[in-house]
Amino acid sequence: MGSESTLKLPVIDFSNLDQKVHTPEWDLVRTQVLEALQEYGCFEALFSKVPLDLRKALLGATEELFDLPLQTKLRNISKKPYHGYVGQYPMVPLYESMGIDDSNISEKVESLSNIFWPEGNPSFSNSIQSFSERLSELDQIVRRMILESLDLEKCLEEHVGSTNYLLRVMKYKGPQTSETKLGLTAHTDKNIVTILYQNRVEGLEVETKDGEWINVKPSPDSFTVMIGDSLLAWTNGRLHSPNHRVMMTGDEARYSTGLFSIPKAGYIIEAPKELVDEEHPLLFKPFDHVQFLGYYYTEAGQKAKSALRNYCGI
Ligand SMILES: O=C(O)CCC(=O)C(=O)O
Ligand SMILES: [Fe+2]
Repeated sequence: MGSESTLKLPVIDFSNLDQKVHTPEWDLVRTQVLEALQEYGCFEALFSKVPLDLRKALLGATEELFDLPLQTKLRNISKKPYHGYVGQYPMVPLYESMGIDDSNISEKVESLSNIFWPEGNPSFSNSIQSFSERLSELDQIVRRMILESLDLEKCLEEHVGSTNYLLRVMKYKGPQTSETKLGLTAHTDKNIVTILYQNRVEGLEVETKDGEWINVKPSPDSFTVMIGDSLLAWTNGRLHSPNHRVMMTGDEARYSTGLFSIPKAGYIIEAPKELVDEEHPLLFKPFDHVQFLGYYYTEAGQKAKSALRNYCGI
């Protein structure tokens, strides 16, 4: 299953940054972010604005959710793939996930939580909402840095306004063997930016441009930031969106969460004209993310080496 790699993702420290104050430190971190995203499409982020007790509460809420009876979990039905409850898939029997749309908005989280706990579960809702809201700041810092680096600061408001947040919480059962088993099939994310957090059970692997798999070993304080295909397309290929998968071994369950910034339905993703010239011809036709997802989940989309290129590559 690919060669053992000693490569490591770059680690970038966001702890002392403030979006409102432009400092030399900001510029330094911005350079690190751009380099990491061009080369790996991914990095490990230290971000102190999500305190340890909140991270613990989030993992606790995740466990509590997956401990519910299957019939209860199945109540979260969504028209969009991977936004509702997913489990019992023969291809990935260890994997289970629950999507929480608009997880940074209290009323939305409460109404979903009421489906599972009709008597209410404020500690669950608060942990999910508060974690998402605080972590969304990291999503916005990263996007600001990308746009600044491309001299496209003027697009920032529209860029951030064109997306919603989905928090997906995930559980991977331990396969109860020392053999390595597939937890989640290799894929690229289809959204804008993904920020992952996990318990101490490792398993995430990210592929480099040369085809080596990096075992991601985040410290308990860090998040993994990753670029999705929609941002790759918007930047006209300036950033990389990495292939990644989850491989599991041993007895312990892995709990992870992903905060996904996702383009709103109807918003057309199109590289700004400033990023298109003779040296950088337009790579992708303008597209709607929801329609692209529709293609991705067809048989052809699932078989494609790059669903994005097949769908709208020029
Ligand atoms: O569980 C993880 O760390 C990765 C999950 C993932 O890649 C995804 O949900 O797209
Ligand atoms: Fe992913």
